[in-house]
Amino acid sequence: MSALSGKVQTVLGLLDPDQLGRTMTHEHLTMSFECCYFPPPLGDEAVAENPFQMQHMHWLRQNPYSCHENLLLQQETGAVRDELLAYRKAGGGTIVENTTTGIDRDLPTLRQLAKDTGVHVIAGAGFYVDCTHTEATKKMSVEKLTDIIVSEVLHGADGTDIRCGVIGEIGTCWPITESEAKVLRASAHAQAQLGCPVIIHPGRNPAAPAEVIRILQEAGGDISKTVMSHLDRTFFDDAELLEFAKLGSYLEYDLFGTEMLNYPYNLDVDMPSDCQRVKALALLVKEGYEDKIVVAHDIHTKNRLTKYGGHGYSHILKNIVPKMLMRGISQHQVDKILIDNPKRWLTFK
Ligand SMILES: CCC(=O)NCCS(=O)(=O)O
Repeated sequence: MSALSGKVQTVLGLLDPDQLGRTMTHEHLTMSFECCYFPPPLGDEAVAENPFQMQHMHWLRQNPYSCHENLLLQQETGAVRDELLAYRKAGGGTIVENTTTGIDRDLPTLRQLAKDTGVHVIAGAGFYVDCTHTEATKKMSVEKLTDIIVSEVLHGADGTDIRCGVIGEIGTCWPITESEAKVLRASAHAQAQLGCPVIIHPGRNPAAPAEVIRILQEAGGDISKTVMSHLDRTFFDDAELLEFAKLGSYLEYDLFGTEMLNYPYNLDVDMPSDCQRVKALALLVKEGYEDKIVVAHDIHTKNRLTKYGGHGYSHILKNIVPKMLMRGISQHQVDKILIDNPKRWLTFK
């Protein structure tokens, strides 16, 4: 039994889980997504250089990864602070900020945002996808990677004393690379030592989530304390989704607010609308998974902030919850999705 047992770890210290309130389990408050820049469609090169003005916002919504400036969320701390105050006003309590090594995690800024706004912020330990791993990281043994992750939770990360309260988002591609597989095994070993929550960014293929679970399980990970993110852009077949749900992880729909015609990282993917996301949640509830669902917006580009006409961090609380109720998900089940499930996941064993 460790000092963390029965507690949640925020950037301001340990917290009684009952204090979390409504929780978005997958957000970013400060990060860079430059690693995933995608060239603009042919002929749109000049549009991609446009200043951030109203008439440009629809293009950005359709092509968020093709404008360098849009990928620098870390330049918007003031706007994010305002958004967090609005999030509290809308009834939000906690945000899991799962920016990991490779996409410019900034723990002092997270701590300051938590102090300024009263929103509980939980930071992420570990590493993002392979293309962000340094040569040194790629050469590390699973043991060394485990030591780093454990230390980020127990002592603090990036040379600070600010401690992470969750492992992840741990980045994986499809197929999973050798370096990513090592990080997954290290995450499982660290989780076995610490009894902490883990969150995974799977590759963009329906086979990816189950393969991650297999690797974690073989390395001693606790799948019942693991969130599988981004199911919205990963499963497009109900039977496949329900087959995956049987494996026992938390099931996260975390791209609420994202609507785009062409998903550049995999053109085979038809990005769902928010209505289709709610439909998927209703299906999971009907099939008995109400204790396993968690939700978020995964804001990682500037255009999604309300400052730029985006939906912001309060969209789920303001717009999606009423839609969930309208589509047969009860208030009790909504509370499980927003409060009870995140609380159970985030509490150290
Ligand atoms: C760092 C943010 C992130 O990984 N978001 C997921 C984007 S996507 O894979 O769903 O396109």
